[in-house]
Amino acid sequence: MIMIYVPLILLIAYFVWDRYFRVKLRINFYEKQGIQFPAGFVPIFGSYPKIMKFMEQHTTNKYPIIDFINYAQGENPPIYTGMVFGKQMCIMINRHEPLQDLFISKNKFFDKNPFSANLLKQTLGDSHVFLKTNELWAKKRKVISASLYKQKLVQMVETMKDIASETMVEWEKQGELDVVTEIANMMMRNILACVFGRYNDNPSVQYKENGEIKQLKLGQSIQQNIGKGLEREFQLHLMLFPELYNQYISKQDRELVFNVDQGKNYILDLIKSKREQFAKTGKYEGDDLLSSLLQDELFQNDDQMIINECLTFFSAAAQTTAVSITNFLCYMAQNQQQEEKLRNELNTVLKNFGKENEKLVKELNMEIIEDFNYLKYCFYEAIRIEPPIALSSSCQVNEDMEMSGVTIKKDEVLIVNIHQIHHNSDQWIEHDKYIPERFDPNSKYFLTPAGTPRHQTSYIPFLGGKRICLGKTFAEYSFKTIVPIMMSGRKFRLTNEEYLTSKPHYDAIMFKKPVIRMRLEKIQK
Ligand code: HEM
Repeated sequence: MIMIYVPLILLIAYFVWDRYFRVKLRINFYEKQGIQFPAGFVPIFGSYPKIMKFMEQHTTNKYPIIDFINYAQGENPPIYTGMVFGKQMCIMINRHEPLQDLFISKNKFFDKNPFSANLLKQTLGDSHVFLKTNELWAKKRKVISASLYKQKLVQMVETMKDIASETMVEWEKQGELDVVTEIANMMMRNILACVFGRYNDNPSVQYKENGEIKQLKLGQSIQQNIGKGLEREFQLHLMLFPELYNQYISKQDRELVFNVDQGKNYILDLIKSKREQFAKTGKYEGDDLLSSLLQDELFQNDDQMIINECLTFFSAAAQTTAVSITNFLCYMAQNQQQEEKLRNELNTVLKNFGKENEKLVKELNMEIIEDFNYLKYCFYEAIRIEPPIALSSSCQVNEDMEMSGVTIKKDEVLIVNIHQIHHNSDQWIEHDKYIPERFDPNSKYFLTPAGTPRHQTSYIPFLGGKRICLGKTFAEYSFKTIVPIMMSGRKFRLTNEEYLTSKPHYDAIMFKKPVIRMRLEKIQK
């Protein structure tokens, strides 16, 4: 009997220590320094009813943690908010002040924490996004950056122009669109072309849901898999036993494994056919990412590594750019004056704006798009007001250090609340309004409400420091190329009158995407 009871009691004692006292000690450490822990996402911390009440009232579709902080701590929450998920404690950074240290003065201690990597292990494997800053990470980042060098970027932008132009012909036939879905599909085609080459335009793969197998576009399937991977954070058994993160036991998890395998198999087949082609011709065709990786020493013999980075690149690029374009179109439809100002700029810079599509597509190149100032401000503002990645992945510092008056322990999970930082009313005049002029140095909106320059870390759509987004230039170029093609000779109008004053929130990490319908109106020449 004793053989059973003693280990059992020890196990229970360990669990109580690990899940309660150890976390409680850490919470006390931060509470003494003034950080509040408004509630945990798990009952043992006594605030379950508060979370449940919040969940019932939660209507905005934003990632629940973002809204929860405002619900619990008001519109201007403190610099840090403590949160607990099961046994995992993390500190949300809600204001720009600590980022001065994290991204600039103490950037060498800034790193990624494995918490997010564990959540998305099945979907993205050992992707470099979540890797600790080490030699392997640096090598991978260098290779992926090389696939975005200027000449390759030019080629990718050329591909995007063609796809955007083809898409407009299809949309005109439809007349009215669900823009969230349609723009996401267009960007998936674009990014898949950049990752795998043009000849593989978003094929279908098998996708299992609620026990049934259907066909889904590859791009959509990859996106859904990321979403399902993130949702695991809220599965109760994983909150209580995060040791099980790598076990895919629930029905939902097993379907996820099946779906991820379909995408991976598809990429494996592509790798095979690219290698066969190389064996025949002695060269890899195209400027796509896969061809670059297949020619690189670090990657060429490791198919799994290639697959992980292709999936990462796709996931990082497709939905983020789609969100920025969709939200921008909605804000333009809401504000005729801004739209008029933009059309005037496009008309001035481009001879063929509103004229023949083919000529416009030819005219748009990397040099001419540098002349779009207002369009650039519109892009910056779209990703300020609704940052496509509203929360960072899990970060940390590699040494105990003081940041904004609080000692942060090394290895503590830190999450940057990008959305909240972009809505800090000390930094942004009328923070809830879409005002592209905020980025125009000649405008009064360029300053804070107090009339001082904004803090350099108050705008961080691409995060910052050594882990800044690799695709930020690519994202800006693609926006400035695709939008003029979309707006040439046509207007996008919201069909739902209510959205004219308040559009539904849309970002790349939310679980349930909104439906936003728009009507295409031809502009008479
Ligand atoms: C408006 C568009 C975009 C936004 C707002 C955006 C934002 C971000 C953010 C916030 C991160 C940090 C994520 C984290 O917390 O770990 C990130 C990382 C990354 N992004 Fe983007 N991104 C955009 C477009 C793109 C595009 C088009 C690409 C590829 C062409 C791309 C490639 C990457 C990669 C590879 C990383 C990982 C960097 C690293 O950790 O070394 N992104 N992006």
